[in-house]
Amino acid sequence: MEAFVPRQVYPNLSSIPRSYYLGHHAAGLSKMRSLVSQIDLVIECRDYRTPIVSRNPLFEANLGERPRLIVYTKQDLGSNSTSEDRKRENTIRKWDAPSTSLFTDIKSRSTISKVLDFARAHANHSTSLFGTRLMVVGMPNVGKSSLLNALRNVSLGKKKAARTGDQPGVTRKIGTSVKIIEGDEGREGVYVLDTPGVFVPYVPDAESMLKLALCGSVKDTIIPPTTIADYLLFHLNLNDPTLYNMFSGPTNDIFVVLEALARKQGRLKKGGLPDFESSALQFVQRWRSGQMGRFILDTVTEDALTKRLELLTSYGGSLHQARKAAKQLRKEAYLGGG
Ligand SMILES: Nc1nc2c(ncn2[C@@H]2O[C@H](COP(=O)(O)OP(=O)(O)OP(=O)(O)O)[C@@H](O)[C@H]2O)c(=O)[nH]1
Repeated sequence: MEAFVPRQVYPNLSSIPRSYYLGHHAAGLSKMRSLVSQIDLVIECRDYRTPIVSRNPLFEANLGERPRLIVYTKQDLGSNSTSEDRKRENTIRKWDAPSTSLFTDIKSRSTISKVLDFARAHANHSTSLFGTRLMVVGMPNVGKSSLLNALRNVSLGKKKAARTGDQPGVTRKIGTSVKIIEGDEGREGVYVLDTPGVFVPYVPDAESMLKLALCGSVKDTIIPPTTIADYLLFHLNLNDPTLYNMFSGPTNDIFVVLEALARKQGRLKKGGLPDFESSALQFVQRWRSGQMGRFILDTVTEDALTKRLELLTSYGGSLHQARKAAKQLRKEAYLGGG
C-alpha cells in the first residue's frame, strides 16, 4: 500500500468572501473609541489558535492610546503543554512586547488568576478613587464574555454576568461594567466592560478567512460548511492523519470522511444519501470542542508577524475597501447577522 501524502498547500479559493466587517462591528468600534479615555487598561483578546490572523489592527489604531494587555484565549484548544508550545508562546510574547501577553483557558483557574494579578497590579498603580476600568475587546467569538465571566467567578465566586455562545455576535452592544475585583482601603474595585466582537476590515487571503471561519469568528452560514471541513481536514492531515480515525482512514478527500461520519451517525437524507452539510458542521464542531486534536492554524516563526504586517501594508486593506466588500456581501444576500 502506498504511504499517505497530505496536501502541503491549500488552494487559494476565489469563492471565499474576504470581508465580514458588519454594521454592528463599525458601530461597536466607534462607541469603544468614544469611551476609551475613561478606560485604564484595554484587554485585547486573540485566539490562541490564530495568533496572527485574529489580530485586529483596528484596535491598535483606535484604542492604542491606552495601555494594553494581550490575552490569547482558548489555550486548551491549541496547546498540548509541550516545550514546542512554550517556545511558540515565547515568540508571541516577543512580538507583543512591550505589551504583556498572557494565555488563558476559561476552565483553568491558574491562567485566569494571571489576568487578575495583572489587573490588580495595574489598579494598585492607579491613583483614581473611582476604581479601575478595563475594556475587553477582540474579534467575534474569541471568548471575551467568557473571559469576563471567568475573571468574576475566580475572583469573587460570582455566577455568569455576560451571555456567551458558540456563534459570533452574541454580544451586540457595550453593556454596563461588571466588578471583577473588590476594592480595599477606601478605594473602589476593578470593573470590566464587555464589548461586541469587531472583525478585521479586510482579510488579505482566502486561507486567513478559512482560519477565522474554522475558529468560529465568522457565522457558519457565510462559507459552505463542507469547505470549512475540508480546510480542517487539510490541517488534521498535516498534524496527524489518525485524528479522525473514528470516521475514516487517512484521505485528502473530505467527502470520504463526511460520508463515513454521516453513515455512522445516521445523518442521511431521503434515499439514504449522506447529509454532507450537517456532517460537515458536526466534523468542525468536534474539532472546535477539542475532541479531534489540539493544534494551532497559524505558522509562528520569529519573522512571521513582520511578513504579515508587510503583506497588509502592501495590500492597503483600508476601511473603504472593507465597506465596499461588506456591501457586496450583503447584496449577495449572504448575511444573516452575526
Ligand atoms: N475550550 C474553550 N472554549 C472557550 C474558551 N473561552 C471561550 N470559549 C468558548 O468560545 C465561545 C465564544 O465565547 P464568547 O465568550 O461568547 O465569545 P465573545 O468573544 O464574547 O463573542 P462575541 O459575542 O462574538 O463578541 C463559547 O462557546 C465559549 O464557551 C476557552 O478558554 N476554552
